[in-house]
Amino acid sequence: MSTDTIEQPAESHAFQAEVARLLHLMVHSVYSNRDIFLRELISNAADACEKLRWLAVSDPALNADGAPLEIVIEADPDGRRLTVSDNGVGMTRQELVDNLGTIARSGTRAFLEQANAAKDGAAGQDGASKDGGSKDGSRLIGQFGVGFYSAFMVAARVVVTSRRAGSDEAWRWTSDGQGTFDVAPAELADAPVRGTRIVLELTEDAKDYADEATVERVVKTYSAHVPVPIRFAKAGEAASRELTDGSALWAKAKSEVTKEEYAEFYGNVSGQWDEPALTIHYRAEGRTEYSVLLFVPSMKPFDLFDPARKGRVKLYVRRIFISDEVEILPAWARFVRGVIDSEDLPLNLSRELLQSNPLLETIRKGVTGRILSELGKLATSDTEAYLRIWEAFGPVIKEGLYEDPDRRDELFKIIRFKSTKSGDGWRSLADYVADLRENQTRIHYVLADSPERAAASPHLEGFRARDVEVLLLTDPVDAFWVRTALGYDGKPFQSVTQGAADLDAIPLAEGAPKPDAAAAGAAEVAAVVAFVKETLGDRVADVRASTRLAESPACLVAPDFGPDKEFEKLMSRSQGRSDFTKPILELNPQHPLVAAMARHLADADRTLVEDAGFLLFGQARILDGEAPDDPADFGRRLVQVMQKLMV
Ligand SMILES: Nc1ncnc2c1ncn2[C@@H]1O[C@H](COP(=O)(O)OP(=O)(O)OP(=O)(O)O)[C@@H](O)[C@H]1O
Repeated sequence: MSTDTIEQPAESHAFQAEVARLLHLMVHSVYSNRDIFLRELISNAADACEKLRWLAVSDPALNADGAPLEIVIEADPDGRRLTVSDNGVGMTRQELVDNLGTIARSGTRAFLEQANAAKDGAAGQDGASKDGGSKDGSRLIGQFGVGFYSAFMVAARVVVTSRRAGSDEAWRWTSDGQGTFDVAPAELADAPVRGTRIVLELTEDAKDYADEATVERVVKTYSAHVPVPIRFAKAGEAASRELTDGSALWAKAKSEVTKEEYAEFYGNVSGQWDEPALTIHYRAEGRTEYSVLLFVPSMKPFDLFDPARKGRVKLYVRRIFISDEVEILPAWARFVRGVIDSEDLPLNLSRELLQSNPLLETIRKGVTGRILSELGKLATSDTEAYLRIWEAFGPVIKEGLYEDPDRRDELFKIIRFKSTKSGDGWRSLADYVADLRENQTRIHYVLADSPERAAASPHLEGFRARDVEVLLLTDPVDAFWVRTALGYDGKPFQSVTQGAADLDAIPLAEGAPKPDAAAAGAAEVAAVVAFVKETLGDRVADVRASTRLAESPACLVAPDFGPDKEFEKLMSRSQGRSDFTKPILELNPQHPLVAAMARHLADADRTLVEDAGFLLFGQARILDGEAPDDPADFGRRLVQVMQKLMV
């Protein structure tokens, strides 16, 4: 490189606006655990080494020096400096600008959004927005991998010198984290042969991080199992000693790994810092061999409901990191984190070719089956722990019921429900079927947008009177799987708002109100039904007497073979459709109002019965969360009836 270039003045750049906000948040996070900056830098350094290892498979010249890949941490207590170096892939000038001046990662962006939301919330409550934001920000920092910028929690200035593998240029990035950074060429003699060196000029209150004991403690706590060895050196001394050996934790036998080691590895592999709720570690032998170390988080990852529905399991081939973008697990298991290391997959395939490799399909099948069986085991051995997983990921697991029909039966074993009998707990389909009532042949459910609204639905009255359990399905995904699932244990699923309820055959429960002697007789009910049907005309598909109701006079149901009403509503919201199938109005033959209507049918002026028909139709719509189809007409008739009563 010519000296001209070296003397080229440093270029100043402003941080992306979001980075500036993030830096401010970090630096003011006085309550946060500052140790994590080292974990973040080590994690980046390890990624850079793994990237190089992979690139060198197709271009061995990239690490022709043959030096083992490693991370070196050098401490200089007198100069109050800490240096983290790696001989990984390094960065070009453009990469320095792009990667260290921009929020590259969606996780970091999600972190900021949540931190800001927390800050706004705090400001709303007590007006102390800055303080509130800092405290919540610090709590959040513990949950997300926030990356390189965390260096500014401990450093007044950060100098990054990097040389991209295969390049004959080196560049230096410098910033005090106050809104701008400089990038300038660096002398090759003063740069790593390959890779990145990050020098932190520590602030006075962070000077402990230049102590050997502190560095050792932090590395062993947070980074003991990153898959690249970490060495420690004192400033000015050539000798270094090994802090961690970079061996793959997943390749060890289960009996040799402690709970703490699993937790630390989980943090590094997932970028989340909650406790794993379930750890699955095994080695598959036989036709294809692979090691699996997977975790089910205890907290929802930020991107759980991201439309891309991508998983993040890392694929290794013979200890070489290949990608975390290969889809190994089905989308319904996208919350699972960890590593799968194959002995047999070829190393130098593109991601697309890997994706369609039959060996990968075998691995996918094996691992998915294992996840299901481990979840099933946990559900019986430690119900409480399982339910915590269910509460966090249930709606996602249920996506498998319609996307992964081959595994539906296995999934049914681990799915849990709220029902009219669950109280604060959860019910399984096996529980439901074990408690079927005499002559009950179906599994009944109600779709609604909240458990409260589901439980308040008049459609449930007849079921309650017969002590028939009804599943309360309140996740949007429920409306989809329940339409395609054929049934469980030979019992079809049926919505309480759908078709004839078939409740007659099921005896009334003890203590249920007995049929009212004062109720209208069958002929009178038939007359009311016929009159209301004629009155409502084509507003409804039909009017009929119901066994579904106990206390309410009327409700709306869907035709026998039509889609459930809640499902239609969902479709209308998501696709702007309004071509609903017409509902059926069911009247409760036991209700005194129906008997009264029958009496008034004999009147010369039947407007009162007509009004009652329209009002029942309108109020049934209101109970379903809709407006009466003609609100002005509904209001007029209501006033009319009240006037008649009060004069
Ligand atoms: N030591 C390094 N060697 C090579 N590239 C690096 C190094 N450190 C950081 N980078 C680059 O800078 C980018 C931004 O780093 P940063 O730590 O902020 O986010 P991230 O690594 O993408 O996410 P996270 O660290 O939170 O998992 C990285 O994705 C990587 O491309």
